[in-house]
Amino acid sequence: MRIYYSEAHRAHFPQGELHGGELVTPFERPSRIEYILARLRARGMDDLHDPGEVDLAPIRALCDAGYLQFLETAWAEWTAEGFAGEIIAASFPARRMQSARPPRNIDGKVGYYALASETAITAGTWQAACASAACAQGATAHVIAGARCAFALCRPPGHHATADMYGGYCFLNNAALSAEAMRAGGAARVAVLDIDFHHGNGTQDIFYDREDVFFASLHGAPEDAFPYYLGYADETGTGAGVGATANFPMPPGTDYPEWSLALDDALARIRGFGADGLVVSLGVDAYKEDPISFFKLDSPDFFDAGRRIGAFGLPTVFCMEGGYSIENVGINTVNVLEGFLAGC
Ligand SMILES: NCCCCCC(=O)NO
Ligand SMILES: [Zn+2]
Repeated sequence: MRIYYSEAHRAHFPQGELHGGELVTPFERPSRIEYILARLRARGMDDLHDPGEVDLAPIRALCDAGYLQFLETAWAEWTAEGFAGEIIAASFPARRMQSARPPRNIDGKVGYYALASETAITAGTWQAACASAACAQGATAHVIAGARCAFALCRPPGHHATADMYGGYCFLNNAALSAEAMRAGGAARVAVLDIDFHHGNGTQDIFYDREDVFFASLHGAPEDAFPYYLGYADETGTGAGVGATANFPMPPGTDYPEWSLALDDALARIRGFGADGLVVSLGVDAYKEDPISFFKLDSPDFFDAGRRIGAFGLPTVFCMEGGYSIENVGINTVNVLEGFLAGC
């Protein structure tokens, strides 16, 4: 399996994440990637490729222009304002406020484009987000060219990012870029299967009115888990997209036997949709020891999940999302990939 990876992810490592009222060392940190790379090498999966420069054209087609300009210039504006710390959203367009007008003030703009406050923006965030998107672009191009599969070792992750909002450690939606590229590359219908513990609100939002891209997500119930405000089972799409979104929210303590029933249901829905390309938002924070999640999957379960996805039989691009049990993120991620190859 070819792996697309960029060292440029290191440019994004905020000093703090807002967690429990404190600024803690971010859970989404560069060492996650070190553990994944080490495990890949240990398992002989060393077909690594640097994707090179990002192609901004598909990103401009996917995202709001004001949002992209914000991501690119926020740090300069923030520091020009005289702020000493990293960029953290503090005020939001809350209910019944003007949510369609981005303020001129940088502090206001930050909250306008943020969906959550835990994620800080720093001087290198834009560079890292672009490199992460480039990994997704490279992996997708490889599959479009005929490969059965490829792994975009994306960091920062992307599935919470919408066309005009960042948060949940995400800035550019790598999986959505991959799905759009698959469509542009000839796939008539594409499915995104999100197995990260958290609902892929960004991916859902981007494709919610689309009939050509199916979104399925297994995740912690929004009543209990971030991002909280999307991911209910009754969210099934809108307009032409009705029926092309399938959410499988699950309660705290969900184990693999229950989780795998949702996986099989999601795959059945994707089969019924008639996808001819698959993007997997590969988060492994459903792991039993993940510090910020509450499912109970164990490492071998990720192999079995990968096997089921491999047996499904579609050309598949994996985009790395979450997973914060640092010592286990490599094992669990590579287990999915090895299971996939075993299932092919
Ligand atoms: N309290 C913020 C939690 C962010 C979760 C990010 C993630 O793993 N998403 O998949
Ligand atoms: Zn997650």
